[in-house]
Amino acid sequence: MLRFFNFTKLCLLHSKASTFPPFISISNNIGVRSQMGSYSTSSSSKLLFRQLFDKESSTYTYLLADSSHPDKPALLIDPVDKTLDRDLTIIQELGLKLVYAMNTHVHADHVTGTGLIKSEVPDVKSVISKASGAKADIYVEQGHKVWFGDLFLEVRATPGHTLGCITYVTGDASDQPQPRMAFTGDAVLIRGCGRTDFQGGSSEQLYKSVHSQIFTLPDDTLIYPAHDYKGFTVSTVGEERRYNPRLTKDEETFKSIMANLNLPYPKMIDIAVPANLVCGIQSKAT
Ligand SMILES: N[C@@H](CCC(=O)N[C@@H](CSS)C(=O)NCC(=O)O)C(=O)O
Ligand SMILES: [Fe+2]
Repeated sequence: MLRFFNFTKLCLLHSKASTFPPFISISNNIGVRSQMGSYSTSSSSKLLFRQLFDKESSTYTYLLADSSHPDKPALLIDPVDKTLDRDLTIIQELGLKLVYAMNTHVHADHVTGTGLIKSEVPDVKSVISKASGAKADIYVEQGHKVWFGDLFLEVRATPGHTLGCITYVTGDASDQPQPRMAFTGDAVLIRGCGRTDFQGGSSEQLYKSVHSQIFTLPDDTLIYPAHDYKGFTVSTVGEERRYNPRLTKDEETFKSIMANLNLPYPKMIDIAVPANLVCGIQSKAT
């Protein structure tokens, strides 16, 4: 509890165009994965988790909260402007306190909901990587931890799809091994990966990022991407290390695959990128 409030205070101190320092704490809670899609770290913290989908852009938004903390602090990863009402309604129905609206990167295919969320819930802080070049309240970098109650997301820099892409990996105050979730944005998609042909993308960089920052996580780490176009919802590090048709190849083959994807640009790229560079602030979507 104390840690949460201290962290909020810290973030407020850094709320204007700042980078906050790594924030580390230790406790002895032992994690247990439940049958209900959430995992607990003894009685003192429990991850509430919801995977939400926007059909129009095939985007996943993730809601995470520490449901055992008295305040039920919550965060959203990759919210979409058009699903604002859905997201705020479920947060209200579950009695959560939304603290952070975070992005894995500057999206090219949809407008982030971050700016609208901030206008509806003024205490919410937006979070994005410093390397993204986008406007936000809090800028994160490799190794930073974003705490919500007794739980946190560790930031891993995974550039390549865009220059500022980051992956958020769950953790908690325990020093025991835990089941983990990695929110990979567009770095790793299930049986695929993000394209590398705009926004500072680089197939060489993406290959190195994934192999050094994501495929080094334990095999049972759950992978939750920002998009899916094939009907998948979740994968694991072990699964993608074995079966990803792009990322299992050697680096030269991977670069050749990426150079020959010939994908049309996302329909909304000219609207989405400039809007997302300023936190998606615009009038409420209809
Ligand atoms: N058709 C969609 C855009 C599809 C697309 O380009 N997706 C991106 C992620 S969103 S930046 C991507 O990296 N895809 C990789 C792939 O292999 O499909 C639209 O017009 O919005
Ligand atoms: Fe993207």
